[in-house]
Amino acid sequence: MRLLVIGAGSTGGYLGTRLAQAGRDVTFLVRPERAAQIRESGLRIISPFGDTIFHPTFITAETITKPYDIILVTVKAFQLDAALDAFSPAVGGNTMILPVLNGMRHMDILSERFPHNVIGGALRVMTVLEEDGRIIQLSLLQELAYGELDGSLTPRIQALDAFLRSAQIGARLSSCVRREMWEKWILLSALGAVTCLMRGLIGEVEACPEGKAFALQILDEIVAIVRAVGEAPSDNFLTATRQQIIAKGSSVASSMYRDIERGRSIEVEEIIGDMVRRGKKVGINAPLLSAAYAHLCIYQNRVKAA
Ligand SMILES: NC(=O)C1=CN([C@@H]2O[C@H](COP(=O)(O)OP(=O)(O)OC[C@H]3O[C@@H](n4cnc5c(N)ncnc54)[C@H](OP(=O)(O)O)[C@@H]3O)[C@@H](O)[C@H]2O)C=CC1
Ligand SMILES: CC(C)(CO)C(=O)C(=O)O
Repeated sequence: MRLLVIGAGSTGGYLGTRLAQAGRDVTFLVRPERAAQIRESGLRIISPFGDTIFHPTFITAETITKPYDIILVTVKAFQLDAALDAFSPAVGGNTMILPVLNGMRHMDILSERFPHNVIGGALRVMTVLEEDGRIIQLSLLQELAYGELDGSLTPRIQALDAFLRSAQIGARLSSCVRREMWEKWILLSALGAVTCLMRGLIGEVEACPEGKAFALQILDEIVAIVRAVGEAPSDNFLTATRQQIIAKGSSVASSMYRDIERGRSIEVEEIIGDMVRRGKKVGINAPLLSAAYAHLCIYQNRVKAA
């Protein structure tokens, strides 16, 4: 099977490299600037699982000639529309499109264009792309859950599973991937809202007066929305997430927080705004989450204006 990874940023570069090094047929679709960086220095990964420099096969959009079996979409949400146009010639009738983006909005966009090709995916990893092109993996956390959106065990999902499991990326076939995606969004929007609004790591927020209560209240607001508009999270997930969001001394933050630290554009609309709006539609107000949304919009507007 042939895999095309859309973007060679922190998640795409990491996952694609690990799969290629496990012997899989992997090509990266990149834009000219990243292509030049990779041509010169390769894909450089700094990771607790082992550093590596990998010289991958890569192409740019104009040179796509035929469909791929799997397309792994790893661009930021605000880059999705342009990326879709770029990779659409690589989508054939049997192509599986597996996105790792956070939130749920990308699923609507992808499914509208390619209704029979989209597979559900939820990625848990902590990676960052530095200005010099290096990809840094910040923790041992790595888990990629995927599955048919209706949970069925189709021949194509079994083939995808066999392909992904060959690499050490925590690949795991899920029979309830849709719920896992909502859970991932709960976790991410809570982590994002708490760490970005407070401009601190989870452990730093926990250590402040009212920090714990604040974090738990934001989580409750998000869970109330998801129970109403999405798939109810499992009890195990909720217990673990409540602990994670107030963990003493934790150095966890969201990728959105790391983007703010670097002055980059953030996925505020897809991670926070979309959640607030979905809640409002069914009459649920989420005051703390809305405050985080307004705060992050001010940041994002400044980045756009700069
Ligand atoms: N980082 C993390 O820890 C996690 C991130 N996620 C989610 O994964 C998604 C990707 O995040 P991440 O990998 O960190 O983002 P990055 O910004 O590190 O990588 C995105 C890459 O996509 C490339 N790209 C954008 N548009 C195109 C295009 N049209 N053609 C080819 N390449 C393109 C960008 O390249 P260029 O230089 O050309 O702009 C960039 O290298 C996000 O939705 C994020 O929320 C999920 C789990 C964990
Ligand atoms: C939830 C987390 C931190 C880990 O996967 C993440 O997805 C992100 O920061 O984007």
